[in-house]
Amino acid sequence: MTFASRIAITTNNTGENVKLFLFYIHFAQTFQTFSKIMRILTRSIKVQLLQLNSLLVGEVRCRQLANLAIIANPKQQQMQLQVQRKEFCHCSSSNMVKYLNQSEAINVDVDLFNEYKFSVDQLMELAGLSCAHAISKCFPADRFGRVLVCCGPGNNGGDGLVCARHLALMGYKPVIYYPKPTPKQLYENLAYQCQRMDICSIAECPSLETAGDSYDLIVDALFGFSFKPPVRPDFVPVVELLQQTKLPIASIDIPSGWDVEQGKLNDCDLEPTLLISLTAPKLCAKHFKGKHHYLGGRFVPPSLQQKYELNLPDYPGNELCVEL
Ligand SMILES: NC(=O)C1=CN([C@@H]2O[C@H](COP(=O)(O)OP(=O)(O)OC[C@H]3O[C@@H](n4cnc5c(N)ncnc54)[C@H](O)[C@@H]3O)[C@@H](O)[C@H]2O)[C@@H](O)CC1
Ligand SMILES: [K+]
Repeated sequence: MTFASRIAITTNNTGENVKLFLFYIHFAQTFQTFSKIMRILTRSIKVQLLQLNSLLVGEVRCRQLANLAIIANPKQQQMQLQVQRKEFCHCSSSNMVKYLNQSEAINVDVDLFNEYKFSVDQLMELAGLSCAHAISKCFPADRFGRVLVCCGPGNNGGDGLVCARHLALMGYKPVIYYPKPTPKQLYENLAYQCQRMDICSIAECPSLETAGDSYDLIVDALFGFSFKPPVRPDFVPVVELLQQTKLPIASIDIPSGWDVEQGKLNDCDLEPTLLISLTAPKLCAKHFKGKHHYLGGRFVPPSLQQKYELNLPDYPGNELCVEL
């Protein structure tokens, strides 16, 4: 099914309202596709579409007013929101991906293991692999080949070890910083597999300067949805590195140090360029301002998706990750 529609979007930037005007957006099938087309059209604008009183409202936050000029039509400044309601009637808010709070994230996790009998290794492999795929889409190996992978003591760190191994197979040169290796078979095996693939690991957290000279990208696999602030002393240097570096950061599941629900706790908290939400995005992802937000971990059984009303987007074809 293809629709032709006309929509005006109200934006708010530097205090002034700008009315944007997009002509005849041709889109197919799903709300996600529509959202994607909007994003392609508006490039640097972050589009969040909401269903409000049966009308589709586009909430647009833009970073650079200059970029808006490409699509803004000044003659249309006074235009009201126009959406042909019938064309959107199938796009109910129930089609929007759910952002999980901390206890929901933990419950989904528990159900996957207890109800559905997945093992940690299985899900971690798929999660880490999907992260490597998302990274390769956003940061090609020919320009971002030197990758520092910072791994924490829990499953988020395990995802990082898996991701490092797959990045190496994709032609990257990952180096692992794993300050508190967890003495459990699963993590020992993952670290050993990296070692057998000649992936180097470093014992000391690099300084800001050394990191800037030695790497093109940092993968943040320190803490995921079980993080409880404040950061313990062992991890303070690496968290500070992530906060201060100018290198792009790809965060796995949660930007480390962020509150799982509230997002940044301090102004200085890290701002990743890429966030890969696993299974389903957590509430903190609503505060993510970076360039790329992907969903990975394509293993959630449909009945579990329904139980938690996750409304996950369709993964394209056989892809392991999907851009949100
Ligand atoms: N379905 C899922 O839910 C899946 C989750 N996975 C990953 O698992 C993660 C959750 O893993 P975990 O529950 O093991 O927990 P995390 O990896 O989020 O972190 C827990 C670890 O960090 C430590 N820690 C917590 N707060 C700290 C602080 N303030 N300072 C220093 N250390 C601290 C804890 O002692 C524990 O060792 C997810 O975010 C995701 O990355 C994937 O591996 C696979 C599938
Ligand atoms: K993380």
